[in-house]
Amino acid sequence: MAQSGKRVLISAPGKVILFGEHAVVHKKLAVAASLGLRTYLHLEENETGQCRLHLPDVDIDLTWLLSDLSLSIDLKTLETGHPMDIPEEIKQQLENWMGVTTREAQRQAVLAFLYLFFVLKTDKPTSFGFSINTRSTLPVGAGLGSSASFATCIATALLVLFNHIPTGFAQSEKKDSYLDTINRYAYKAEQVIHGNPSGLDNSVCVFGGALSFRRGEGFVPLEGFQSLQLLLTNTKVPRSTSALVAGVTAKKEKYPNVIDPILDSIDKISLRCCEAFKSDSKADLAQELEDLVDINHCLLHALGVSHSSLEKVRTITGEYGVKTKLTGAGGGGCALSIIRDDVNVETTNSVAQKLAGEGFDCYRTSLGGTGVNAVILIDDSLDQAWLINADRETLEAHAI
Ligand SMILES: Nc1ncnc2c1ncn2[C@@H]1O[C@H](COP(=O)(O)OP(=O)(O)OP(=O)(O)O)[C@@H](O)[C@H]1O
Ligand SMILES: C[C@@](O)(CCO)CC(=O)[O-]
Repeated sequence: MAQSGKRVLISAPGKVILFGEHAVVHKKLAVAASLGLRTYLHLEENETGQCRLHLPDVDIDLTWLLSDLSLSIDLKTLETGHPMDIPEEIKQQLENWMGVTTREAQRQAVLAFLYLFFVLKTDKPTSFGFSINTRSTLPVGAGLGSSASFATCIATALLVLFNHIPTGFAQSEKKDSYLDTINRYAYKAEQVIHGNPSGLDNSVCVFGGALSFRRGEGFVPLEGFQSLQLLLTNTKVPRSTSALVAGVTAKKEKYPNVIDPILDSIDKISLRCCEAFKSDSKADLAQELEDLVDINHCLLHALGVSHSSLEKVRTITGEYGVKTKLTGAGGGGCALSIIRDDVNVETTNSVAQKLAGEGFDCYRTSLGGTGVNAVILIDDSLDQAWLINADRETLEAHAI
């Protein structure tokens, strides 16, 4: 295959929501941080006249002739509304390029790519082609922001490919403005994937660090943030973020007097967390975060987004005095447990072993690292096969 032009490795972190999931959709405050686990995207420009989209995490490998990829209406002219508020005729045309993508996870990923492609593409010579290959060390659809991390990588790749931002955006003086652009398009892809996202997840994946976020107002870096020891447990129970978000919204509409105070309490929990990080005493911080974790989980349970598997994680960790809440959309997916500094390694290992014995996956990973990044590939050995086969440490060494 002929090669020329850009070769770039892009990566974006996942996220963990400490407090405020679901409530944040309804303009309440949330607190979240980026994770050490990331999605990696290998972008290569070539002269094949084709576009290859290879997403092995969701079993997608599609190739289109770029000359075939055209729509009867220019999507750029419809860019202001919700991405899926487009004429049926256009939806049908997008549908025709989806190939044999039958699973919801596949459909959402391909649709997000196609939407951004049509919004961002610019005129190129007929020989112009490219391939996109992604691989994530995040569990897909488990509450750790895999969709926002994927959306951030795809948005960045297409913005770089069509020269809307430079490949070296992360080192540029105009970095903040480029990150805002990436965030805007990552949000659009998130809207394609799950309907009514708050914008919290993509903001964490793009900007990294730890932050508080309110829909409509954006984010503020978390003052006094210190990385916490967390244990993340993936129950591996599949669930749909869009369905869970819609479920809470329906409850709020049916029982506003009951649900609104719950959402207000969650807002106060996030506020209290922001205050706690400013405190000088680490022991007080840990104690307070543990209390807030417990209360927030119970409120989420009341909203109907817990699951028996998540309650099991809480029971097991509770036996060791470790506090746990669901994180992300819930309904299965992941739980986070706060590991205080005075909890010894043996205890943490015992908890993790007991959880693994129940068939759950446990992750210990750092919080608050770099947001989206891109490196120009000069070494030919860092090709797409390398991306697929490299272990996590090797990937992380090249991406940050
Ligand atoms: N590595 C990936 N490759 C391709 N598509 C992905 C990848 N990761 C996530 N996606 C897309 O995102 C969807 C998962 O989004 P979803 O919001 O349900 O999960 P999440 O982001 O992991 O959880 P949460 O929103 O609770 O943090 C998948 O169904 C798929 O369409
Ligand atoms: C459940 C939710 O609050 C977090 C999902 O990670 C949805 C959102 O904020 O878009």
